Amino acid sequence: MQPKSDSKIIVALDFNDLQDAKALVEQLDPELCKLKVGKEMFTLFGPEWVKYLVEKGFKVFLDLKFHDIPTTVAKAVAAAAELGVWMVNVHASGGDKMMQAAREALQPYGENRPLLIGVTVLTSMDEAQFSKLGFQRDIDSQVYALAKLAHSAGLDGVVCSAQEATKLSGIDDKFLLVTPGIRPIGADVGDQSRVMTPKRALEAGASYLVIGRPITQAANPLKTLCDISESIAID
Ligand SMILES: O=C(O)c1cc(=O)[nH]c(=O)n1[C@@H]1O[C@H](COP(=O)(O)O)[C@@H](O)[C@H]1O
Repeated sequence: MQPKSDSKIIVALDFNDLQDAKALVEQLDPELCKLKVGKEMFTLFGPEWVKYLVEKGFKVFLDLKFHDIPTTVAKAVAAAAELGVWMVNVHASGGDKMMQAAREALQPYGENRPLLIGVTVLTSMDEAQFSKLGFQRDIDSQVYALAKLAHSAGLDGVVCSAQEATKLSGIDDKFLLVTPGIRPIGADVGDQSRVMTPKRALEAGASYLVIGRPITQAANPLKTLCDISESIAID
């Protein structure tokens, strides 16, 4: 089943209980949102969980942030493609050879290949934490440099915070900006640092909004998702 619309919201399914996750998924529809499976659920429930969501017709972002030698990452993204996922990511800081190897590994999948996205600087990172890593640049410049590297390696886009989206929009119209750290007004920021509201993120140039806890921990997740969708709908 092919999803009928191109929702910009990717719901991050970060659950440790499969029944809780399934209960939420049962309320959702591929027209309303895409779904992200990350390290917690993949480690607990494996590829079967991913296939379950793909078979339900959802576009699935497999967020395992691969970061390894080129051969290993290339094989890992090909394994993701075999699962039928829509999007997969690698750390851009793995370097251009690693990203090129990943891109080449997806070539045989043609038009059905997953979108390949490079993670720049995690949205939980602020300048105080970043300064301890020993880079010469500030976060903004590091995100831009990694995005340029990902673009020239042939990736489809990057994960960045919406705070960097305006600057990155200039790289290439078609280069996707996938932005976590999205918080509706009044929502708990939690461990995120570089945050923005859904509407402002899209105005800044974000292509997709990754939203987890503000939806999954809400008293009524479906209503919260619909409210956010409405808040970003074009007038
Ligand atoms: O690659 C990601 O999806 C990601 C990158 C990043 O820099 N920051 C980030 O928060 N994420 C993921 O996006 C989701 C955000 O979830 P919430 O903070 O609950 O909205 C989590 O599943 C994170 O693993």
